[in-house]
Amino acid sequence: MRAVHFGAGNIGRGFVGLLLHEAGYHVTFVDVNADLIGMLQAADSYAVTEVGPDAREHVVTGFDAIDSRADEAAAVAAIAEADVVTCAVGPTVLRFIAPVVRAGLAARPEGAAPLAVMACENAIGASDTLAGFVLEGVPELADRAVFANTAVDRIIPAQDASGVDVVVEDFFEWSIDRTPFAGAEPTIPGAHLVDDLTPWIERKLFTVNTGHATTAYHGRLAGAATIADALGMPAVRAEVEAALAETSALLVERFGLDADEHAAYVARAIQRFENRALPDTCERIGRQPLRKLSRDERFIRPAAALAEQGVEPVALLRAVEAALAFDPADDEQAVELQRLLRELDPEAFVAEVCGIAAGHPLQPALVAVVAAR
Ligand SMILES: NC(=O)c1ccc[n+]([C@@H]2O[C@H](COP(=O)([O-])OP(=O)(O)OC[C@H]3O[C@@H](n4cnc5c(N)ncnc54)[C@H](O)[C@@H]3O)[C@@H](O)[C@H]2O)c1
Ligand SMILES: O=P(O)(O)OC[C@@H](O)[C@@H](O)[C@H](O)[C@H](O)CO
Repeated sequence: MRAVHFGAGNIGRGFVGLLLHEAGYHVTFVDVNADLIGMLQAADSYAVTEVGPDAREHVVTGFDAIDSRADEAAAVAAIAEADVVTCAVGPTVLRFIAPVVRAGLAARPEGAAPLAVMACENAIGASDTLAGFVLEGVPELADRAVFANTAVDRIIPAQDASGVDVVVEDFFEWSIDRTPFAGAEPTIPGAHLVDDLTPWIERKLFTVNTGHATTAYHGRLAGAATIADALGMPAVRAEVEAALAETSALLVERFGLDADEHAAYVARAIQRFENRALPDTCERIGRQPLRKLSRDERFIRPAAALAEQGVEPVALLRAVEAALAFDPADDEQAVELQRLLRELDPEAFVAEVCGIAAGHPLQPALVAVVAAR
């Protein structure tokens, strides 16, 4: 069985590549980072070291690696022969890998089984988004692939860039929507197939990622460099708990979750953030703030849903306010965020960045947050 995985970064090597390897796939990593690909090409194996109470050590073997900038034809040929394509490149990069996937689909032999394509990104409907880019102008390729949405959860901080080994938390969860496969889903024992992905992705994004980002933005403002240090500040922790109380109310009601079980899930997420054996920074967790402030992301989507129910999402709005201060000079989206804040009036900012137009019940409070900074 052959898998092609785009993005040989943290999640690529430390999660998706590992689980595909353990499922018996030969994994071809495709990336545009020539140094990283060179190191993978020179290695026969790499280690995935878990930290945490249930930690295990894994060794990944049986992979190869392609620099798709230097040798796109090799990536296309690998897709033409693959059973599975996955990616973990970041939601904003899906459009750039799409032409390679499209060419790979076009190169598949007549009669080949449909390729299973699963985007493993922190975004709702990422595989659907990728499908839109891949099939643009070539709808006739649609029956050559099955695009299935997934939700991925494993905290993997920035790694030592001088090697390919990865240190990860012991927790992981990979949920895959089984419905598009109509019974012909790939066998990946580490993943679990679900009939409705919505509760899984929303529970994950609006707990783990809302809580994480709230910690990062408030923590950075309070002077913390790491997520664990930020959570050690009582005022930051109170903000995280308050934001997650708001998303919890929404998730429990919307998906009929058991309130105690969900409270345990929230507590576990906060404990995972605090793992000092796996130091993570406010800058990594806050990265790409324009993406994080967009309509279907970790703050605005739950805040909008609460506002539509007549509830004011006060802690989520305070987290948005903290996010507006995010300004690392080496984060392109942070630089762009600061420019937009200087140049747009608050109504225009809220419409353009957050996708909330006049007339939406969240709009007045959100405009007030932007205007107040
Ligand atoms: N790190 C985590 O804790 C974590 C957990 C769950 C989900 N995610 C999600 O996984 C995705 C990847 O995150 P990450 O932390 O692994 O990032 P990362 O930066 O470590 O890895 C991304 C990789 O994609 C590569 N890439 C960029 N453009 C490419 C292209 N055109 N073709 C091929 N490769 C390309 C980069 O060179 C990099 O190696 C994101 O959507 C993220 O939200 C991350
Ligand atoms: O990857 P992002 O930028 O969407 O979010 C940053 C972190 O919150 C994220 O990478 C988490 O570590 C991960 O989602 C945990 O599963």
